[in-house]
Amino acid sequence: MEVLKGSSTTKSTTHAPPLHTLEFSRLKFFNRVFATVYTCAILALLYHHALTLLNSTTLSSFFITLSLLISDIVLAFMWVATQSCRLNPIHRKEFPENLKRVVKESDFPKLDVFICTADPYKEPPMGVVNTALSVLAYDYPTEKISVYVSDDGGSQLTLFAFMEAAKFASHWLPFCRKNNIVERNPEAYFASNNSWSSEAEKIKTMYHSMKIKVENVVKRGKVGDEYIIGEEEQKAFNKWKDSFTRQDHPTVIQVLLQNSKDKDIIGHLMPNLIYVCRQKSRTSPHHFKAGALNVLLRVSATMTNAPIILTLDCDMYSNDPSTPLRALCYLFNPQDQLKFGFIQFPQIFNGINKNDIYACEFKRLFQINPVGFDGLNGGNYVGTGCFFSRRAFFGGPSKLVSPEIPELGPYNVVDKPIQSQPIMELAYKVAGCNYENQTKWGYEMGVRYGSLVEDSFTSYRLHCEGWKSIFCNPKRPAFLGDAPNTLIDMLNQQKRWAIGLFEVVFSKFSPLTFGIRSMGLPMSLAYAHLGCWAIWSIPVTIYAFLPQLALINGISIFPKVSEPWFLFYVFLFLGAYGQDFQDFIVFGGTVERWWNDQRIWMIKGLTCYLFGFMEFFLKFLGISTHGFNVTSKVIDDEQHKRYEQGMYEFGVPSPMFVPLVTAAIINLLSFFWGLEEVFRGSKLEGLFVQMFITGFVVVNSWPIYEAIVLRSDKGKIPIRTTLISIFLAWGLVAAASLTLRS
Ligand SMILES: O=c1ccn([C@@H]2O[C@H](COP(=O)(O)OP(=O)(O)O[C@H]3O[C@H](CO)[C@@H](O)[C@H](O)[C@H]3O)[C@@H](O)[C@H]2O)c(=O)[nH]1
Ligand SMILES: [Mn+2]
Repeated sequence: MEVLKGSSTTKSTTHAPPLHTLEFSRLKFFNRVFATVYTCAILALLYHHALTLLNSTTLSSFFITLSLLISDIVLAFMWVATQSCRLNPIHRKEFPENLKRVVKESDFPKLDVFICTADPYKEPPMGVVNTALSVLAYDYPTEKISVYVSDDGGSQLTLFAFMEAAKFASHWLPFCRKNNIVERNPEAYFASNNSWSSEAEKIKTMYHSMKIKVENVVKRGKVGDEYIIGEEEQKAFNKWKDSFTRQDHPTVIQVLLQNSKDKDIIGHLMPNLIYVCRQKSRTSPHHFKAGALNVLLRVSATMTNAPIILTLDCDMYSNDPSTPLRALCYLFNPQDQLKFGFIQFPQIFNGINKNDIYACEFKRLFQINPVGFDGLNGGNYVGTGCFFSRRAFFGGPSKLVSPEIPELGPYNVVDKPIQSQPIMELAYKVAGCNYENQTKWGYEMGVRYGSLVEDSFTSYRLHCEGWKSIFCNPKRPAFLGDAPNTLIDMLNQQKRWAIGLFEVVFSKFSPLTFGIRSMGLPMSLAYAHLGCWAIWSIPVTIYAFLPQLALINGISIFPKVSEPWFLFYVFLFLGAYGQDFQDFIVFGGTVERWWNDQRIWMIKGLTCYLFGFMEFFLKFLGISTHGFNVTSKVIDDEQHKRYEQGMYEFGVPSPMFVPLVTAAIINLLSFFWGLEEVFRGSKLEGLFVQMFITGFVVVNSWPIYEAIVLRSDKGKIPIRTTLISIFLAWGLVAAASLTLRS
């Protein structure tokens, strides 16, 4: 085990206890050997396709081979790119308990926390409030914490919820500290604990009355006069005039708690809590979450300008109050302040059903691959649960990019109270919707514009600028969030990601060109792999239809079982699946969850990746535009019951379901055709691979067949979708028998 630099190298701290260590994965050697062997097999297969292509005698066999060749090139590229994540996986450990022996608490840096919300109906204000409370209650000097809430929904309901939360916080924070509570999200705490003291009982009642009040206000859609006490509150709500709409409204900044004057019930100072609703106008682009975060970067610079920033989505609450100390183990580094740009914690989700039917745990994306990134230039930023050094938003480690006014610079010291007039004036100014015109915000500074996945794009750009980062994965999850819990929500989210990631690949900063020049091959391949998700739709779609349509027509398109090439197919299939399985299990997954994960990969190939691919090119050609469709965090009772039972939720007639259902039908048809031939005694030696693929898809499609015929609940596949798919399947079979046999 190697102790990293920074905690023990310089003389003055030679005997200081380590703050962090790292260990290389034992799989590293195996991964490298396996990658070499597998690469040879891929090359051999591509050679085989090229030979077949050259020797094809008919037009249809030429096109079949060409399709297989293209599919396999895409699969091979994705496989090669993902090897970067297997080159040097590392595991880290932190020792936050040693921190106070190395640095005095009074020397801890200030911490600004950013929480984004965008829609009070898709993201219920009580959820946002719980997230905020969980970080306000961090085990960190209170006067150093400032929580900024960005409300892109521009909703007085959210502001109201936060006014209530500020009052409740003065009870909740001392209660957590006194009783050493680990679960500092009140909703989660009250839901999981049942041994109550009278004090806890009192707090619980208080929490519930706040919740009922907020939920009533949300239901009514308006803050009634009876809820508004005091002039200050009235003044804030007066901003919501009739002309105030979500897309068009002035800035509202409300300081709800101020550490220089607000005290909790036992007389301790409270952290700062600031509500920020940036100005919006239909005529200026707001750049969705990236724009919101840049406003927070500026507003916070004017008020507190902490050197460390934590970004959170409204649904990602803190699950461990010691997390800032853990991040500090890397960020606190007096010898070399600029060592790391950011420290990313994994996104881990609450409320996923037992076998994770929609694979929303994203084990590979959020847990397995970051360990690989971390062994290269560092874990990638995934939008939430990430501690940044503020400096990282202002140019590379050796090239400071200065903002247009010095007050926003990372080293500016704020020396006035946050509610003083000059500070508030400046804060309003920098939150204006035209403020960024003719500045470097979003291009050279702050969170970067140009992709729907601002997180991945910013992460990538920071790495290109030369920042190093850390993937920090403690045993107790540092944050817990909500994952989509219906199929369509998941697919829409994934479509947005696929499009956003593609935007990065096709930008002038593409990992395949700019990336390779800036950070070398392994790291840029790792980003290219992430960026190219949507191209998986090509092989998945081809493998979902072509072998099956050929099978129905008795045409063999793969090697016979007796041919040596057959063994290559077996090895390539088992090798890829086997290694994926191994990773999944090593990272604590179950067999059932892995099975669902691989199924969802195929489903995505036919739905969100396919549609994302097409929508991206429509936009590329200037035909359409796309926006940030916020994922709903609301749970519908009936749907939730079905989700808990592991049933797929179709329900809505989405065009994305059509290729999926069509593929399921065609696979079933061709599988039965194959079975019938077997019973008739035909020799299917040449069709074995096709039978296998078809059978594999049929087994994977079970939830779809069930949702077509066996279910009568609201989550089944709408009749319209089924009819369109049957019609399409029929058309495809007819077209195939006309063309393939020619
Ligand atoms: O115009 C917008 C749209 C969204 N958000 C916020 O962005 C966050 C993420 O939105 P969500 O709908 O939950 O998207 P997810 O797909 O679940 O989020 C993932 O993907 C996003 C990029 O697409 C990243 O920003 C997130 O951090 C990452 O968790 C939420 O807090 C929203 O309130 C805004 O602030 N303004
Ligand atoms: Mn989310």
